[in-house]
Amino acid sequence: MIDKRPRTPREAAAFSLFSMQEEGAWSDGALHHYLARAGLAGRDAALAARLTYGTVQNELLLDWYLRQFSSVRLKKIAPRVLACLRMGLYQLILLDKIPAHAAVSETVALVRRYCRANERTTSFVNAVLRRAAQVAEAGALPAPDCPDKESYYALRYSHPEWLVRLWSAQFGLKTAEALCRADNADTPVSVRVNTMKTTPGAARRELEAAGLTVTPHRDFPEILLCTGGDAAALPAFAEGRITVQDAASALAAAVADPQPGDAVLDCCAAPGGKSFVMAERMWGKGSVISCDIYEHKLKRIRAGAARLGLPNIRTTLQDAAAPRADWVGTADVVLCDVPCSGFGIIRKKPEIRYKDPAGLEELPALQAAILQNCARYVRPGGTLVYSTCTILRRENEDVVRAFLEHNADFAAVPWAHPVCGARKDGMATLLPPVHDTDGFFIAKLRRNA
Ligand SMILES: C[S@@+](CC[C@H](N)C(=O)[O-])C[C@H]1O[C@@H](n2cnc3c(N)ncnc32)[C@H](O)[C@@H]1O
Repeated sequence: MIDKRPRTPREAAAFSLFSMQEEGAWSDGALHHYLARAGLAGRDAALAARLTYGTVQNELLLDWYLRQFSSVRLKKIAPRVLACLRMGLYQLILLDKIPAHAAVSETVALVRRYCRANERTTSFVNAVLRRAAQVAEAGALPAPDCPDKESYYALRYSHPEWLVRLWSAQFGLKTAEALCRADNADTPVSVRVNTMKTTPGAARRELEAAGLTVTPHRDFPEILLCTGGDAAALPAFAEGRITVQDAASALAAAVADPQPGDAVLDCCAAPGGKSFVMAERMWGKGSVISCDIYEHKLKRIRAGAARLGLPNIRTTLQDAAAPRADWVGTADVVLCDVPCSGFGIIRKKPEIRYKDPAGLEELPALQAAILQNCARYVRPGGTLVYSTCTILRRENEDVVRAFLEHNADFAAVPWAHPVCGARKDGMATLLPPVHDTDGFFIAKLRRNA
């Protein structure tokens, strides 16, 4: 992390972008860190967040515009200078409340202070942004000329073209565009109410009294969608009455439907969101074994369970793809919330879209190996749930269908929930613009008794 203390929203946003480039930080983690370092809250924090997320969400489009105004090839521009240029251009052409002179002069000041820039570089940044401001002011911004709709949406919403084409083939062009648009929209923070400690109504009143605007999820009353403040900084969070969790994630655990007294195995559990839902639904009776392959992540599960007051969660370091003879046939419920490409949560972590697709090719094989191995832990008549936070068929339906083909002792179980209606084949793909949730996949299977 950059060691300096930012003083303004623009500095907090710029430091967050630098930290992403230089240290591989996540946008939300970096922003949270620098907002805290700067002591920014309210409108200032909201501006820093908009600048950080907006710049990442629109990176490909901003680069396209920069190429129209820059005499220097983008590859030749120092990374910090490029980050500042993107953020300045974002304010000039995609935000409407920031005066152009402020966007230009503040960007030049950032470059001068934090990019080890000489006079030539600051003059270059000034010239590029002033030119862009003039053209934007005259309503004469150039329009991208793309060969087809997929490539246009890819540029317009800054998504990789291969992903837009895949979504278009899978869901149709209209839904592919809606997915891209939803990924760039302002998303409220979703919190889930811990019904062992409070009720949705009381939690809502508590959050509203703290100044947040709260809307219950239309189909999931324990989920409250919050704007206008940091719910995780409130006593309601510290004292375990709420936790930050999306409706889709809570739904995966609800579909597993553990009962008080059950033995539950959560195979890929960190940071623990679904373990917490299941333990709460069991009212502290029975056991949830929450596993992960990383020891440091188990600590987060334990901290969350302590905060939420869940005594029946035990953590274990375990590779979900490696067999454990002592677990075979022991669990009433097994949840495989497998590692995945994460393309369902781009609206929360915008940089996920820029992942190198080559690194994703191995995922279906790993997901299949985890599902196959952990299925052995389900007792006869027990439940197996497979879930991901991606919406790519190859990591979802394809993995589950192949599993069912090779495991005649398992069958899909129909289920229904107001979020997505009746699922006769046991599977649901949730889409942000359709279900008002993260993009997610849930499949419920049962082992023959
Ligand atoms: C999608 S996240 C799980 C989210 C979690 N279920 C929740 O609701 O908070 C996937 C998790 O699987 C873990 N993981 C990756 N490979 C694994 C493996 N082979 N065995 C067990 N856990 C693994 C990752 O460390 C990560 O924490």
